[in-house]
Amino acid sequence: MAITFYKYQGTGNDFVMVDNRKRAFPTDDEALVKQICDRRTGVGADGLILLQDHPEYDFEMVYYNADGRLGSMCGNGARCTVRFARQLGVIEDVACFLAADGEHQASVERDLIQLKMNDVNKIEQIGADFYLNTGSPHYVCFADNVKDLDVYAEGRAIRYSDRFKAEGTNVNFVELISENEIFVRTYERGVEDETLSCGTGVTACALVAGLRGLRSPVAVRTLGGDLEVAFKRDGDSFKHINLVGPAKQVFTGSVPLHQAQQQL
Ligand SMILES: N[C@@H](CCC[C@H](N)C(=O)O)C(=O)O
Repeated sequence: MAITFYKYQGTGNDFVMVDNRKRAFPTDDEALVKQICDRRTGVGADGLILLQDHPEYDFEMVYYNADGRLGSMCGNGARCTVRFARQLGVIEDVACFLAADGEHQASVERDLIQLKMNDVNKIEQIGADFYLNTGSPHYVCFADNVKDLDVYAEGRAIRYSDRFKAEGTNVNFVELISENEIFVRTYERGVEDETLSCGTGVTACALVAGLRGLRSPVAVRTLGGDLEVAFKRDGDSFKHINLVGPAKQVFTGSVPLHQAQQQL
């Protein structure tokens, strides 16, 4: 038996996508997911996503990090899953789907996917930094010259600090570029490295920038491309949060299941 996969990327955050509507994928095989995501001995990706049927939604998105573990919400992965659902004919131009953090609405507008994120009602301040959950946990630090930062070393130090080492956190470094524009680099939990972009991370940074007075929509530059985050602020709460950006299919292929499992 072979696993047919589709490789997608959204602003450089890349995913192996599998159509699991027939429930053939071994969903609890953490080592297999890790093997498929390995960039030297597998397909290579920041995560693996299963698109599944759901009785109450257009589809369900099941997201695994590259370490093989079931993950929380993935914003770029969700945008890629919407594009995948459109290409499979599961949806037309709008979708209502289920992810790890609940229901999401999305729409396809040419090469862009607009994704509604859940409301954020709590932003914790930790010294000069911030911590919030946008479907996944994000630590946000403002810095100058973010392009020259050692994101791996500095992100890892926070991710494995006493406060976060058990559950982990994603760590974002943000630079204010103009009155509605930021540059973001992210160390991702579960990949345990910097990725080219992180959708829930970019969202977290735009909301924290909103607390500092940046107006919606915030343009976000990442190493993998540009995103936009719109929101409505009410004090320290944020509603009507929308993440917009491109999502593309890169290639398709198949992995013989026994071969993938033999390499473990
Ligand atoms: N790349 C993702 C974030 C995925 C979740 C993260 N790695 C975690 O486990 O918290 C995104 O685009 O949001």
